[in-house]
Amino acid sequence: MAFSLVFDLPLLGVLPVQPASIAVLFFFILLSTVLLRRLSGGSSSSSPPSPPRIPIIGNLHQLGSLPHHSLAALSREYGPLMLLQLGRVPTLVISSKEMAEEVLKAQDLVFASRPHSKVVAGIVPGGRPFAFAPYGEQWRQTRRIAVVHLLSSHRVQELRPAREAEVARLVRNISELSSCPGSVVDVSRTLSSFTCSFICRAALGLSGMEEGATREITELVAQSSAVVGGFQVETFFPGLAWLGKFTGMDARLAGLAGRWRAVHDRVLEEAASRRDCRVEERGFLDVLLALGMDDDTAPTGLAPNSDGIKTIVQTMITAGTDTTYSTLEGALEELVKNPAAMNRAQEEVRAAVQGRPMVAEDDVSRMSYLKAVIKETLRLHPPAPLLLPRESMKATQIQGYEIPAKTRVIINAWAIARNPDYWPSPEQFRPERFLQSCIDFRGSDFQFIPFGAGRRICPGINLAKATVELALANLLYHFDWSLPEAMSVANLDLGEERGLTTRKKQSLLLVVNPCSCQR
Ligand code: HEM
Repeated sequence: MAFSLVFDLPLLGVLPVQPASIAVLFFFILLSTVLLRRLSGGSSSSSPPSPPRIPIIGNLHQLGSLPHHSLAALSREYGPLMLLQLGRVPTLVISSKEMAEEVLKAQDLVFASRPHSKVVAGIVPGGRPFAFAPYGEQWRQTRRIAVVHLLSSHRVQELRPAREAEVARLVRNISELSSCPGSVVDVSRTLSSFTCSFICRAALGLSGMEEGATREITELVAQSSAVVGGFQVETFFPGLAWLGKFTGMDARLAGLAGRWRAVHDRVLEEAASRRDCRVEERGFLDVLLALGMDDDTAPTGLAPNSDGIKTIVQTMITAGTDTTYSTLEGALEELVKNPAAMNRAQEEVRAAVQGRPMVAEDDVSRMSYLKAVIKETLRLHPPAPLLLPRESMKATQIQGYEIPAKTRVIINAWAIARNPDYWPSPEQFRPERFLQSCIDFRGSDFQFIPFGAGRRICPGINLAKATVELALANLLYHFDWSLPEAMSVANLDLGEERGLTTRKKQSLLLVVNPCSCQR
């Protein structure tokens, strides 16, 4: 509409030149100036700065193939609080620690909701999402169950035997794959299958999950993440959701939902047959089933076989797998590229363990450099670079700018963690920067928020931390890692896929040798 008015302006040339027509001309010039400003700047003076927009699609073309990169570049021009029009969806983009603190702390409640996602609702049982749920009673109850009963420090400790067993299996697998000197190992594939096995074990409590089941779930997680993180027309044009019938998207979602249903049916049946398993063998599913039986907690919608239970389990598996895997892969990639950091980390681990067969969790508390390596990896490569989208629940103001209700909010954690104002030499991998610093990723240092912050902060931090620390310490303890002969640090570029979580385009292939200290 606005577009056609602007292009109709030349018709004014045929008006007779009279005072009335001068007034009309003046009115049209004024109108066209406003319209042109809307087209090129797009917003009123009380809206945050915006890049120029194209009719219909707005700023959609500026998202690029890797939105965290493109948005970082745009924010350098338009500032840390920027309003984009992505199709039909007004979207606020946050790119500084000050603005992140405003949204995630000062106005946390206003921004504690998430936009509806047809894709997520299509995959989760009963269309009841958890990680993508709107703020409300259902989300609050689910979150409380997750935080108190599944992911508390106490539960993470109870999962220790499962974690140690899966890490031991990972070490055995890599030892087999590297049995010939100089063997090249597909590190990405090995780590991905380790994380999926462990998270499935934590979620489903299957002490010896058969290989076939893990493979099916690994595939399902990858396909679900690809579809949720992919470009969906209805995300930006909600009125076009019906197109899914014709593009094949609806059928794809129904297919994924059906495969998840089959997994749920199978694991629920198995869980029912092992009601009295030992505490350390219990997964989230066993805990949830027990809560559903309990008179005090049953009203929370956790009846056995309910969609509530299945959704929590499915969310834990999908939210925990790719994120944990990509942190481990990123750490190894950076260490191989930075031999001095690799040597220092290995020396620390090997000195602490002193020839014992495996690194134990108690050893890790003495490994400050290893922890700094993990923080530096999460700084440079946050697995969810734009966190998960938020949505304003009511109209509000930030720095005097008007933010209407139902504005989508994207927080560019990746850009914030590479901002030279907060991080000297931000592009360099320097774990040392964390040794003398108390900056942590628990949501109170807004220059470093790989797990988000506020009410919707990741509830899996403790589990992720324990898993990554133990696995990485053992990988550094048991093996020496280097690049294959044909590759050099300069040409090691695995590329990035577009998605909610960063997946590399290519696998990390490394030469693995058993550590000389083990021989
Ligand atoms: C290195 C590993 C991980 C990273 C970097 C990570 C990161 C994130 C981020 C950025 C969010 C969104 C936070 C926000 O909106 O402020 C999130 C949410 C979430 N994460 Fe994680 N995560 C990791 C591991 C895990 C694990 C292991 C689990 C559970 C098994 C988990 C479960 C969840 C859930 C359930 C949510 C949704 C919370 C809500 O909306 O209330 N995450 N995570």
